[in-house]
Amino acid sequence: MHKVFITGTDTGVGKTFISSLLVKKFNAYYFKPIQTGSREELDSKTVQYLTGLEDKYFLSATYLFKEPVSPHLAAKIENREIDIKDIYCPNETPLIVEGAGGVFVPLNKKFFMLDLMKHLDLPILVVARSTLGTINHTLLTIKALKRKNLDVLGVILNGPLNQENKIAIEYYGKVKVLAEIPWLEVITPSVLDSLVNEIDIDL
Ligand SMILES: Nc1ncnc2c1ncn2[C@@H]1O[C@H](COP(=O)(O)OP(=O)(O)OP(=O)(O)O)[C@@H](O)[C@H]1O
Ligand SMILES: C[C@H](N)[C@H](N)CCCCCC(=O)O
Ligand SMILES: [Mg+2]
Repeated sequence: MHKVFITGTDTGVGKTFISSLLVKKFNAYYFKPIQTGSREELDSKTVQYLTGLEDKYFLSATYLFKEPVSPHLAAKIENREIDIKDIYCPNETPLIVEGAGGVFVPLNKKFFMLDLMKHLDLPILVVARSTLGTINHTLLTIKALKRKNLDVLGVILNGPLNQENKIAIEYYGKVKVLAEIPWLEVITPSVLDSLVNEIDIDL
């Protein structure tokens, strides 16, 4: 695993949690280029808490906005504008880059998260819910990524195991489900540690 961009089918699907798992497993650097909602906990802080890695593994966000809303709006509220060209892919490896929300989250009047992915041109991992509704969301996401000629490494299903959803996503999406992460009662550094040892994923 060298560098991977983690996107999701929605906000709150588990991108930060799965990023933590991968950062810990591969001893990787973590970069969230656009962070909204910085009054709340930053995703990088969550990853650092869960992995226990030192500060140097957590690269600073290019854009940080206070309001926990879509980046295009969070920027507008602060009279700022996101320029994709300002976002550089860090040289550090292995590297996990986390997006904000899903592929069609707007960044400004013209561009979407998908355009940032194309700009960085990293292989993509899609985090999706395992539960009802995920087939549609995941296939739409995969279709958008493939139309941009992005390299889709696969999907990680997060939540209660659902074999039929896994089968459908692999068949209709022509994509591999690389891992299925169960729903956990609590998420702590030690729970993450035990999951890291259980999960067999090679990127
Ligand atoms: N497998 C799981 N078991 C239990 N809780 C989970 C699991 N996956 C994610 N969560 C919880 O769900 C919430 C949302 O997850 P997370 O923050 O990783 O989403 P996200 O996709 O990164 O959202 P954002 O778009 O805001 O970055 C968090 O509170 C997280 O701890
Ligand atoms: C604030 C939140 N936690 C995310 N970082 C941003 C999610 C933007 C979603 C926009 C949308 O799809 O409606
Ligand atoms: Mg997140």
